[in-house]
Amino acid sequence: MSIYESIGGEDALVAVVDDLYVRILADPELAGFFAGTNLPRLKGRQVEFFGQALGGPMIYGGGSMKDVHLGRGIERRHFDLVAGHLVAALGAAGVPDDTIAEIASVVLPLADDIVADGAAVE
Ligand code: HEM
Repeated sequence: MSIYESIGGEDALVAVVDDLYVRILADPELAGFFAGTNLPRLKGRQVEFFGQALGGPMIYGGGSMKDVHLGRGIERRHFDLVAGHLVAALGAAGVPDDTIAEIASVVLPLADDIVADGAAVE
């Protein structure tokens, strides 16, 4: 069984992504990045992205992590805040800690593509 299936498939992922954006938009450090964003569309893409990254069978049809985040001035600390909100949303949905750790190991390496050039260096 893929991680995607083990956490409850599409319904569970939709609920986690909804909660994730409630947390992100309530965070004054992050909300500004999403001003003017078509949120329902972004959430749909995000569900697809995680669905595929966590073993599918979902297929992601959006842009590459590098292309869609380029030029947005995203720093490592912003990435870490989003990752923290993701962990919190997964925990609130009842996903077990070891599964959250597996998901984190899929998501954390994405910082190299999402964080603006140079800012990923610790
Ligand atoms: C956990 C790591 C992250 C993942 C997996 C992720 C994933 C995605 C995906 C799948 C999209 C949609 C791409 C498309 O429309 O083709 C997107 C767009 C976007 N992401 Fe991220 N992202 C992450 C982190 C971040 C961070 C840290 C920020 C800023 C603080 C951010 C800001 C945005 C913005 C502003 C958009 C574009 C929204 C728009 O279309 O207006 N993302 N991201």
